[in-house]
Amino acid sequence: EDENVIQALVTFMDTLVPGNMPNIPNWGWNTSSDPCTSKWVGIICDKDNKTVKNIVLEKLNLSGTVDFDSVCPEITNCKKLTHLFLSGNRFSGKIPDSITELPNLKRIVISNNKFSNELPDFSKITSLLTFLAQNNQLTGPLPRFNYNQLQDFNVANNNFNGPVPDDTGRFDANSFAGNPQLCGNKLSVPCPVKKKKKKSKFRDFVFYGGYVILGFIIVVLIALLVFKKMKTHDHEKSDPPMKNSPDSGRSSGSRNSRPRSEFSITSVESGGVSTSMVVLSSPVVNGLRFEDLLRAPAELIGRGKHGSLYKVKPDGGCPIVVKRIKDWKISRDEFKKRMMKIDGVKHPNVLPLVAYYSSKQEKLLVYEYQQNGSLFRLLHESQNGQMFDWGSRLSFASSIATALAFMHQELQADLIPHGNLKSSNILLKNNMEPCISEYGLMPIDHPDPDQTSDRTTISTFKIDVYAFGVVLLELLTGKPVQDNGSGLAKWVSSVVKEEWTGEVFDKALIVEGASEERMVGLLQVALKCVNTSMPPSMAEVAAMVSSLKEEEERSMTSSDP
Ligand SMILES: Nc1ncnc2c1ncn2[C@@H]1O[C@H](COP(=O)(O)OP(=O)(O)OP(=O)(O)O)[C@@H](O)[C@H]1O
Repeated sequence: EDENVIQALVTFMDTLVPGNMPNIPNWGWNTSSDPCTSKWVGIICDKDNKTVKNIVLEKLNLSGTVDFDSVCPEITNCKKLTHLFLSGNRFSGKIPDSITELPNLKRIVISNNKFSNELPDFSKITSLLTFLAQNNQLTGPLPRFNYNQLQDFNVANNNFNGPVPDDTGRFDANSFAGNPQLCGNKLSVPCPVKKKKKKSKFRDFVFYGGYVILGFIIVVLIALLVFKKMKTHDHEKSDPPMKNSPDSGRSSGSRNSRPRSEFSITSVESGGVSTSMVVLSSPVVNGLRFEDLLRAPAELIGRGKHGSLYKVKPDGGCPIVVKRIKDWKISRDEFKKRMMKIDGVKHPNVLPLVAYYSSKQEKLLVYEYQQNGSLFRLLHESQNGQMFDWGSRLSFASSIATALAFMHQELQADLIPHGNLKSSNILLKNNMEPCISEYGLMPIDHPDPDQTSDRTTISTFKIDVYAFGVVLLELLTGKPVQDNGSGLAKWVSSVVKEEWTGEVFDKALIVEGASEERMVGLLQVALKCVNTSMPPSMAEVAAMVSSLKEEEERSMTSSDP
């Protein structure tokens, strides 16, 4: 890093903890070392280890005011900052306006502190995905946010006042609760009606003029309708009687009377609604009908490249999620065949399908809701500071690899890979074991489906091997993945080539004292997976990861007193 930035960071920390350094090993934060290469606690740098990207100072019992103007004497110094995690300390004072000058900020987590005063206008940070500020003492009206884009948002338990805007999309009352002076539809607290202002004569003119024009249009429409009716009446009189189409009346009638939920299905064909919904055996949704799905309250919890995800709570049932895939060019029969094939293969670490629905325009898949979140959240958004230690990471990797290898083996003849494996599709079950969700929902182009050769099989399933390699890299580096992970893969490969392998590992793993030998072992497996020219099969990968896990377990028992 540039000397100015180092000095600025040290000054920043001095204002937070004047005089006394926290008693944390390898703390750093001094002018004689580099925040990136010397790995200061709480600092995460870019892949070239040159620029500070993330500041993560969570649950360190730090107090004081956060002075961005000192970290960024020139705001350009901080332009690259993407993550600011300061939760669980005792920080106080105002969140400075200068924060909105950081155009690349994606995640701001300042929850559980003592921040006060009004928040700046966050709609200026166009890249923002996370804003968590619950449990502070923030005041004033809610600032503007690009709610449509935000993935996580919470301002509960503060002192905000005024209306909650209506465009806050999928964030429900929980994200705003505990602010006694907030009002709005979301919170079921009506906002006081504003006093009418005296209108100007011009506005009166426009206002009443509008009514006159509207009245005129209505009169013309009625006249047209009457005219048309008279004409058809004439026709009926003169033409011989015609058979009514049996569908026309029914379909429009049923469309009008059908109750709608947020994901109301606009494309259901007349009649046959329930027949398109296939409910597989599952204790959670005994007797679930398509109509129940439509009627239940639905909350949008994700909008990915391939479709949207809704959390639905049917009357009296457990919460489920409904994945809605649009524009999947697959015939109804083929889709049904595929879903039945996937349902026929069960593994404890693969989330089973509960039901599916198919119409021409869209496909719906129903799964059980998993309340413990995903591997993505565990790695990158962990709120309560729980440790995701090396042993657990290795065991996660092994369970996922084994499950994936099993699915590949069982679905080998049908050539159905997962197709979209990533840490947000690896969920945590109630017992905190990982399970892979959304298996087989991706349209895959097969090179030659009629002539299944070994090469076809390898090339079909290698998409998952690559994706699993990226998940391993995420587990090892603790870094989030963008797009398909090729950036992370390239970075790791280049660091390893320069023989700085140690640099890639998540600091938390180093601090924990995880076995470097096995971390390097797992890294080698990851690099084999992302090697696109000669990838191993999932079965080979699972064998390599399990043997590392066994080695780890052996070392734990032998080092026990
Ligand atoms: N069954 C489930 N229970 C609980 N949370 C889930 C479930 N399935 C997915 N999620 C979570 O909901 C969020 C949105 O999921 P979604 O699948 O729409 O997004 P994505 O994985 O980022 O995108 P996509 O799969 O379309 O590429 C993710 O955080 C995911 O972890």
